[in-house]
Amino acid sequence: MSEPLIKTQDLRVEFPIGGGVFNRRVMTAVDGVSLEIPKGSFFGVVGESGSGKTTLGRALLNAVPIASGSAHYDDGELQLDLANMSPKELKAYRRRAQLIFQDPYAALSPRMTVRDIIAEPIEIMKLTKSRAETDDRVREIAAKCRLNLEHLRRFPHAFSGGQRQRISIARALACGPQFVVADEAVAALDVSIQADILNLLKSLQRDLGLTFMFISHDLSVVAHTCDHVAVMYRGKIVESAPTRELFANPRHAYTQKLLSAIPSLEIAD
Ligand SMILES: Nc1ncnc2c1ncn2[C@@H]1O[C@H](COP(=O)(O)OP(=O)(O)OP(=O)(O)O)[C@@H](O)[C@H]1O
Repeated sequence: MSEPLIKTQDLRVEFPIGGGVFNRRVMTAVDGVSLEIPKGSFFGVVGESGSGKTTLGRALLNAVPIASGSAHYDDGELQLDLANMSPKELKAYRRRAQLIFQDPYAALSPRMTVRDIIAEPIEIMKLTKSRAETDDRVREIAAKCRLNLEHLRRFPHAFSGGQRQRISIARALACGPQFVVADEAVAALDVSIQADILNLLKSLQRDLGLTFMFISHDLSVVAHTCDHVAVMYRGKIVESAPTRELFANPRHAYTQKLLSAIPSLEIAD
């Protein structure tokens, strides 16, 4: 197994519950998670609704505060303590870690052209020196995401869910990230389109050497796509193993229960 890109130790994320100034009650959404996401892997996180998958992904993207424990990022060039970043480090991490959302209908501004949607993160992060350079970059990433370049002038409402998700993926990859969290990235799509998007993500992972954290409640999608799977249950990772191993020999009762709900599985090589 290659070196970890992300490594957490006893990671905890808490949310306050109830109101009131003196109320200190919290709910622990991520409860002592220790994991290693190998560089270049397609790392699945599976579990029922409310098990903490999204919160774990958001904590690794620095979108929710880490209450305790540690999380480290190391891509060989940049090493970061995700729980303690300076503004400069945070800026560097924003470029390297990106999110692909679940809902391609809600994620894209209806008032921006596809070109502008993909260009926005490049412009915000000042990665290019001219509009022409930005355009070149937009075209390059759009082509990688198998978008028709003629469509860059159009608005997102003109497109189907699958096409919109390609636009979201292109936007997430525009700034050249290393680590991508895909949170239920195909759940909102028709089954016939899901395979297209999964194949696209896999080929982007290989071509660009990306590391994916692929969050899903759908075990068959995870079995088909991921090379490693972590199973979450009530904020904890109850089992984590290479996909084949996990599905051939589920150790935890919860994993066994999840598996028994699916009659037959095709597992990725
Ligand atoms: N901002 C928040 N404030 C308070 N509680 C939250 C917040 N975000 C998540 N939670 C709670 O944390 C727990 C874990 O939620 P999370 O969304 O991470 O789970 P999940 O496994 O991703 O579920 P789903 O598949 O439904 O999104 C849930 O009980 C949820 O209600």
